Amino acid sequence: RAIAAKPHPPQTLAAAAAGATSTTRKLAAMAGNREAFRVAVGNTLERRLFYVPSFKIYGGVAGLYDYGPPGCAVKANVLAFWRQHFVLEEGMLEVDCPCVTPEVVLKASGHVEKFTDLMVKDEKTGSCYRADHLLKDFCKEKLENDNTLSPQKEEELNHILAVLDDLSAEQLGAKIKEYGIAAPDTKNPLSDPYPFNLMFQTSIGPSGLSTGYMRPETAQGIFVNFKDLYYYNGNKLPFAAAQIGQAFRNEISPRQGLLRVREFTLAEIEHFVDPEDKSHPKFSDVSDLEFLMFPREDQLTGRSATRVRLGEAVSEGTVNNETLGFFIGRVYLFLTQLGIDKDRLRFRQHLPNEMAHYAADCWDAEIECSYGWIECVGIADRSAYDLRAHSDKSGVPLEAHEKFAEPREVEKLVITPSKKELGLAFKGDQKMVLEALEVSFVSTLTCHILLLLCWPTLKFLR
Ligand SMILES: Nc1ncnc2c1ncn2[C@@H]1O[C@H](COP(=O)(O)OP(=O)(O)OP(=O)(O)O)[C@@H](O)[C@H]1O
Repeated sequence: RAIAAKPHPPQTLAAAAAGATSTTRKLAAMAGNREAFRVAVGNTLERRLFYVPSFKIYGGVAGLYDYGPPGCAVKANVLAFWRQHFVLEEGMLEVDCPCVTPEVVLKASGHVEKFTDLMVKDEKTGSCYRADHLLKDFCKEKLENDNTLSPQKEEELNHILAVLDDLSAEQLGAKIKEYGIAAPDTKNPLSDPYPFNLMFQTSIGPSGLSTGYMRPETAQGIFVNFKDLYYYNGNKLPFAAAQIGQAFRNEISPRQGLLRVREFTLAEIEHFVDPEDKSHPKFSDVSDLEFLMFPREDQLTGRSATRVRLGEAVSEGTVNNETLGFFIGRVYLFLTQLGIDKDRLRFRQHLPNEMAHYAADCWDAEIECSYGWIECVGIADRSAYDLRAHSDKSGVPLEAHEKFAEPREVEKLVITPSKKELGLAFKGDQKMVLEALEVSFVSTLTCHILLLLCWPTLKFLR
């Protein structure tokens, strides 16, 4: 199903921009001072009703915003272009699933257990902060304003910034202690970092017995529909499904205006491909594109991003496979056609710990704005993790089958565990050993590429 969305008439935007000349002049005069410039742009956008804090007459709620008429027009235009560029041009299957999601789905996907950020608390007031953000702010502030830093210290702080997403709770806690970082508002001491689940919990139905969550991403709606979508596609791989919709994340301390909010619009694509053949028939369309890439080796050794031809990045193995490369190229085209400056756009590879354990490779499109380099698209080869998890939990096989041209006779070694022997050898651990044996023999032919786009992030870019 393809929706041909009509772009919003540009008059609304023109009306909003009319009379902005004096503001534009004032803003231009501030361009040298990033902070002042950002505040002025933010104020102007609010005054002109691009967006305003939600529930403002009651004091507002951090991380929740309303779009006014010009904001709605921009959003509608961007979404229409996204649908045109990805869904229609690539013949993807679009779906539209509910935001309220039963617990079982998000337990299977791992979100109930693992969708967390590391939080620290002001030990006296109980105010909460994201541990990695405090460490990042500390390092940046020192590097920018402390002239007494030795070259070794500078190197150390730069290294922390490069590997920040890779740090464990213990490592973050140790650095926060070592640098004496205190609560920003009160200067009180901070607790050790601990995980906080970002999902909003609710209950479905009046009994209160059925737990649900507001979805933190739209992708799960696609995975649980895999069987029907595969059938709709004539039982053939590869195919892609897409969804645009609201996502909800109870962010610990949302700052940075529209860049980190508690409810936002996500546009996601899941591309399902044979794991033994990740070539892409249209890769040559994008292989000559050349742009800033920031592989993990360069990040870990303190080098900067360099301009690389996409075809080379794939053939040299920097990017894991053609399908992943194809989507990196398509995202580059999408963002630059939207008007993002190509010199302020880079593709950064995830560091080993940053990447989910099931991912084969992962790249973020980052845009440099007044807050620094900000992730605005995630592109990941997540193997068959989600399909396998939902198959196991639901008992419905989410698999694809390859039909051979000729029938083949295959001899296969099959392990049939002897429960009695296992019981004698492993006693209480028998169940675990049995499960491990089963898992290692399950195979599935699908994997997917996850592509996430977040619209509100595009608003503040300059
Ligand atoms: N709270 C938020 N507000 C606005 N956009 C968001 C928020 N969280 C994530 N995004 C955007 O959604 C995209 C996909 O989310 P993803 O799950 O990859 O984010 P993430 O890696 O968990 O983000 P982070 O580590 O910065 O919290 C990101 O590329 C980002 O642009």
